[in-house]
Amino acid sequence: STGGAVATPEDHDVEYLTPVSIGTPEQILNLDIDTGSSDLWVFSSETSRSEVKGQTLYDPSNSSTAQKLEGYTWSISYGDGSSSAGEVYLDTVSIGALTVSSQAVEVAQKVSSEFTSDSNNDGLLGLGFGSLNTVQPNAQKTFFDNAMPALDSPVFTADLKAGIPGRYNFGYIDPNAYTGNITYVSVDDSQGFWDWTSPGYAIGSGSFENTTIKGIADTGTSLLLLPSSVVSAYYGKISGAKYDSTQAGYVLPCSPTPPDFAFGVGDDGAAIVLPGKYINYAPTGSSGTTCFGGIQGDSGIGFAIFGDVALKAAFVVFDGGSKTLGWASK
Ligand SMILES: O=C(Cc1ccccc1)Nn1cnc2ccccc21
Repeated sequence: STGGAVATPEDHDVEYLTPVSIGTPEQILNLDIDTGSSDLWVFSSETSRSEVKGQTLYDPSNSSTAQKLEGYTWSISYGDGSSSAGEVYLDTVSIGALTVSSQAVEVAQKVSSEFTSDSNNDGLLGLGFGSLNTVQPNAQKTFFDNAMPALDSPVFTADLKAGIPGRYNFGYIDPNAYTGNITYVSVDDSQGFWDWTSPGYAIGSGSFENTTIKGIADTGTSLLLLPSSVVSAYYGKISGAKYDSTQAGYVLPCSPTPPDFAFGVGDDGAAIVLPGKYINYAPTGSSGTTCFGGIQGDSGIGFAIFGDVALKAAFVVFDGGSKTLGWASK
């Protein structure tokens, strides 16, 4: 089997939302597919009303295939401080033509303000490794883990784009979605993430800097978070760029377009190039002269995060069979 669906960017490509069908008859929710976590949770009829602002709610009582997992609960908090918690049902979940008949659907009873104010986001669909799932007393499998045995190939791909819809596909690699070769690198799944090591980077037309950058491929993170040495080298090339403590990050003049940023993949010289305009993440004020940087530091996290700013420059294969990541330009 195979499947897939569109991934539509929200403002500034802060996140990408994908329609997911849940239950019988189907209830379609727009979920943030997140390779940085492993819970599938949704806004629901059980979510406290004061914490709902426009989201579509999954109502298990309207699904003939919903089965409550009595006594099961979940509670998650993300690196950015947001959180949610609730109870658990099993139900039928589909992404395009791909259906998992007994998927753990975690219904939110509480969500933090970041989720309440994100009115188009109806929940998350985690595609990290199973060890990150928060369901108690027994952890539940991700949609990908449940689907994998039936997939033509044990993979899913992320083809996110700047400002326009891209796609997540399951079970196959679309040869028309990328250019050149796919370079595969090993993944360390010991922390539950798609954790890999880049050999270094280049700024603009500059020479390649060989420096090990270990980090995660995380569709649920908006920005590209890198070691401070790399970040200060990049912004050091841009007149007027500075660290702004009120914005809690590097800011830069939106014009002229900043230099491209490339990160290495594998040991054969392959690289993914981020066009400089991707680093103009969003204007910081109404004048539009100063932009918040799409590359920021990873201090305090313990690893780099290749979030949407990086991923949208690539076609990425998440291979659950070999536990490798494939990177290609497009
Ligand atoms: O939380 C983060 C980014 C982050 C910030 C600081 C430290 C570590 C990581 N990403 N993320 C990944 N999946 C998410 C889901 C919701 C919110 C944020 C999410």
